[in-house]
Amino acid sequence: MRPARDFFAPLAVGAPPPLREIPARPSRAIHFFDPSNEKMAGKVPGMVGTVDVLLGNLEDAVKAANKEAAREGLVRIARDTAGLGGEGAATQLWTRVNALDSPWVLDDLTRLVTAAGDRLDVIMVPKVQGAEDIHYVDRLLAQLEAKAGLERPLMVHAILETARGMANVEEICGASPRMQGLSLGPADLAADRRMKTTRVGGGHPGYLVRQDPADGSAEAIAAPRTSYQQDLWHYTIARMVDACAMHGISAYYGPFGDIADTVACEDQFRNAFLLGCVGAWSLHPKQVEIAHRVFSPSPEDVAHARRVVAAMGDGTGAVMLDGKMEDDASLKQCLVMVELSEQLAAADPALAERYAAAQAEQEASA
Ligand SMILES: CC(=O)SCCNC(=O)CCNC(=O)[C@H](O)C(C)(C)COP(=O)(O)OP(=O)(O)OC[C@H]1O[C@@H](n2cnc3c(N)ncnc32)[C@H](O)[C@@H]1OP(=O)(O)O
Ligand SMILES: O=CC(=O)O
Ligand SMILES: [Mg+2]
Repeated sequence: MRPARDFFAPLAVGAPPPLREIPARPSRAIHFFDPSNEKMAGKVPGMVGTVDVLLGNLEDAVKAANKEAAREGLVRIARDTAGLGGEGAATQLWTRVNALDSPWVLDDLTRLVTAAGDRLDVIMVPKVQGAEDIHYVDRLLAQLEAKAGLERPLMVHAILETARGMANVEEICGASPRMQGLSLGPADLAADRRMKTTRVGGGHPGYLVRQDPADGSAEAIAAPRTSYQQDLWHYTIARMVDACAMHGISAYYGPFGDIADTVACEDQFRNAFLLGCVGAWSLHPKQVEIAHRVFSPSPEDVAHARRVVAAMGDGTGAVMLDGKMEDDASLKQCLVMVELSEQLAAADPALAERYAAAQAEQEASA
């Protein structure tokens, strides 16, 4: 066990000191691209400034024969793309490296950190099983950062996509000061849990509750009854959010594989947003706008939250607004909305304008 006083000590001589706080930068959409796919990679420069995070994916969805081309393609993109990655960049640059038991991951980490570590913000590690996986990456990154002479530590993001990872979720979140966040990986998690689904995220029409029959007769049982599809991922997302919130890091919904179904994608993203996630993955350019919109608090909600903050004065006691009781606890929820809106508005001028317009409208109607 690492004693508390050593938690923030660098893990290699010459490595930058670990971060005391994870910077809060917008990451509503983590947009995946395959750096070995020339068409996709060619779109990357044009996406800088239009998406919060671009992620060069080296793991699943990249053919085994293309693993090295993807790694080298990402190094080139990181070096040559203005405004992408590093402190103050318009768009963050993340990567998803191959799994820790794969033949590629050691070269992924070594090459990326030494050749482009100053442009990378976050390293996403798939199939994390427990704190031991983060400890391995933590030490290796410190050694590589020292070798590369980096001044800023890289952050680590774990994908929650195995039953063991789920069982160890709290210790994964707290395993290193590098931990930036967790994403739900519903596709691998479903397989690992032996769920009987064949999809990449989203719901399932068979997972439902049905209204009771009017009585016990065969006719009533056979009669049409209202049924509602339930959210397969509710428990998992809520558990992930609690673990992340406890450790002060961010939670994300992962992939939604039905690219054509933009409506259900939006629903899945919104459920995650309401439960406490700050973003989701985008697999196709059309999912970027959905994620940016859904993971930005609405201008109306922000204007309302500001009204509650103003009405609560010193933040104690209870007041009535529009027939509803507001007190310290609802104030705290409103402060979460206001703080997030300010953070996003600082990086998104169009959103800032929409917030200002809603605020002006509310003040005019008061
Ligand atoms: C379970 C998991 O691990 S999920 C994470 C791993 N999976 C991924 O990263 C998948 C990433 N996305 C993709 O591979 C692709 O979007 C696919 C396979 C889903 C669909 O690809 P296509 O059939 O080419 O989609 P489509 O024809 O609609 O593409 C339209 C354009 O957008 C481009 N495009 C598609 N996806 C992306 C992307 N993620 N980033 C940038 N450009 C893209 C295409 O190259 C195409 O360009 P063009 O108009 O110049 O021809
Ligand atoms: O990697 C993501 C997943 O859903 O699996
Ligand atoms: Mg996966």
